[in-house]
Amino acid sequence: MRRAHTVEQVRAAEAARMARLPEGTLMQRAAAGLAATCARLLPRVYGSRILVLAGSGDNGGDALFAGALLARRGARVDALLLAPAKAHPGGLAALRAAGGRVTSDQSLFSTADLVLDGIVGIGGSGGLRPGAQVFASLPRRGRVVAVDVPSGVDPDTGEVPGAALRADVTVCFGTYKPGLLVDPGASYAGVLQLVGIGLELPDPALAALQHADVAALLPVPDAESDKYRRGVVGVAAGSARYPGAAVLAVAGALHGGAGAVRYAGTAAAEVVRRFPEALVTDGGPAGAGRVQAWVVGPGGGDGAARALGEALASDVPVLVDADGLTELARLGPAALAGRRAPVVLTPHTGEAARLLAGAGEGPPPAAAELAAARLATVRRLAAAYRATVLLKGSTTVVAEPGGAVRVNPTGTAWLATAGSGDVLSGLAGSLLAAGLAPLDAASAAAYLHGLAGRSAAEGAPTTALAVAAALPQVWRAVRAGRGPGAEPDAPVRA
Ligand SMILES: NC(=O)C1=CN([C@@H]2O[C@H](COP(=O)(O)OP(=O)(O)OC[C@H]3O[C@@H](n4cnc5c(N)ncnc54)[C@H](OP(=O)(O)O)[C@@H]3O)[C@@H](O)[C@H]2O)[C@@H](O)CC1
Ligand SMILES: Nc1ncnc2c1ncn2[C@@H]1O[C@H](COP(=O)(O)OP(=O)(O)O)[C@@H](O)[C@H]1O
Ligand SMILES: [K+]
Repeated sequence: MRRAHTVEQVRAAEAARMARLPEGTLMQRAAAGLAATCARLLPRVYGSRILVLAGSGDNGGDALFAGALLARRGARVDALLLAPAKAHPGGLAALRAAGGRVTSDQSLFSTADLVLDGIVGIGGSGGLRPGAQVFASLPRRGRVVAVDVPSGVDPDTGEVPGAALRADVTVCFGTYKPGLLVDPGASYAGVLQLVGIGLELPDPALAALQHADVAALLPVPDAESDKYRRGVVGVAAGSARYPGAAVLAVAGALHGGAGAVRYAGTAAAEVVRRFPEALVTDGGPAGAGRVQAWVVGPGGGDGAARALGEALASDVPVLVDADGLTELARLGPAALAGRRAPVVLTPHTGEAARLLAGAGEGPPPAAAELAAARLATVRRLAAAYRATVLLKGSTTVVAEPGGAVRVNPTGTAWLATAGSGDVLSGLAGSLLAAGLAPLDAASAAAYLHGLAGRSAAEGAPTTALAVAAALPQVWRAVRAGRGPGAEPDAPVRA
C-alpha cells in the first residue's frame, strides 16, 4: 500500500521527530536523497550544469543543500533565488562553500542539464506567484526534478489553481502527498521517488493499492467452494436501445470472482447468445432469484428507474452506475436512507454533477470543475449519499462515507472508450458478490480494470470487450506479483 499524508499530518510528524534530533537533521536527509536521485538522472555529475530554483522556505533549503552536494561532486551549480532576502541562509552558505553561484539569468532554465524546483513545497498555496510563473512556460532541455511537490500543485488535493511547474521526477520526503497521486497534480509530478527521512506517521489521508494488497483481496475458490458460495452477482443493465451495455457489464462480472452471473433485463437474448454461462431472466431484479450483490444501471434507459427501485429494495449490496445514477440523482439521497446493506456509486464527473445537484447542493456544477477537484468531489458525494463512491476519470478515486479514500494508480487514458465503464461496474459488482467490502471491491476493481486497459491497449486503441477479455491475465499477474506495478518500492509512474 502506498500511503499519502496531508500537510498537517506531515508537520505534526516532523515536529515530533525534530524534538528528538539535532536541528537540520531532516533537511540533511532530504537533501542527500534528493542529490542522489539527481545524480542517477545525469549521465555523470562532474561537469553537468544544474540550475536550482530556490524559494523562501525550507523547500528552497532542501534544493540549495542538494545543489551543494552536487557541486562538491563537480557539477556547475547556479541558484536563482525567487526571494533573495528570504533564501535559506544555511543552504545558501553551503552552496557557496561548495563552489555554487547565485544567478539571475533565467535562460539557464532552458540550457541546464537538470533543474531543481525548490520554489515552494508543502508550505505552498494558490499556484505559482508572478515571479515564478515564467518557468511554467519556458522551453527546457534537461530534466526538471521537483523537490517534495511540483511548485504550484496543492499538496493536499492535487488541485492546480494557477500556473505550476511540470516535473519529470518528483522526490518526496517522508511520505507521498495526496496531490502527487491525484490529477491534475499527479500529471505535473512525473515519476515519484520517495525518500525516507524517519518520520513516524499516523493513518494516511489517502492510500493507493499495490499488487500485493490486491492479491490479498482477490477471492480464490477452495475445496469447499461451489458456485453459490462463491457468490452470485445480479446484473440489471441494458435496454432495447442499449443492449451492448448488458453484454459488457456481464463480461466484467464473469471475470470478477463471483461463481455465477444472473442477468435481469430486456437484453437477455443478446447476453445469453454471447455468454451461454449467464443465467438470464426478462424481468427486473425483484423476480430474478437470489443474488449476493446487484449491479444496476449501465445502458438501463427507461427501465433503470424500476430496476433501481427493485434492487434497492433487496437486502444485498447494490452498485449503481450510468442511467441508475441519473435516476438516483432525481430521487436524491433519501432513496438510500432506509438501506442497511452497502451502496456503491460509480459516477463519471458528469454523473457526479447530477448527483450533487440531486443532493440539494445547488445547480449542477460543471463536470470540468469537479474533475479539477476530484478529492473534494468524491468526499462530498460519499458524505451526501452515505455511500461508497468511485469517481471515474483521469485519476479514479474511491471514498467511503467514513472518510477513507483510495486512489487508483493503474489507470490509463486508453480506457476512455465507450463501454469500458460498464465492464468496470460488472467487475466491481462481482467482487462485492464474492464478499469484498465496498471500498475493497471498488478499489480492487479499478486496479484490475486499469491494468486490463493497459494490457488490452498496449499503445493502440482498444475496446471495452477487449478490456474484459484481458482481465484473466491481469488476475494472474497480480496474484503472481509480476508485470507493471509489481515491484513494491519502484518509483511510481504517475
Ligand atoms: N515537513 C518535513 O518533515 C520536512 C520538510 N522539508 C521541506 O520543507 C518544505 C516545507 O518548507 P516550508 O514550511 O518552509 O514551506 P515552503 O513550501 O518552502 O514554502 C515557504 C513559503 O513560500 C511562500 N509561498 C507560499 N505559496 C507560494 C507560492 N505559490 N509561490 C511562491 N511562494 C509561496 C510562503 O511564504 P510567504 O511568502 O507567504 O510568507 C511559504 O511559507 C517541504 O516541502 C520540504 O521540502 C524537508 O526539509 C525535510 C523535512
Ligand atoms: N482520461 C482518462 N484517463 C484514465 N481513465 C479514463 C480517462 N477517461 C475515462 N477513463 C476511464 O474509462 C472508463 C470510462 O467509463 P464511463 O465514463 O462510464 O464510460 P462508458 O459509459 O462509455 O462505459 C472509466 O473507468 C474511467 O475511469
Ligand atoms: K517544489
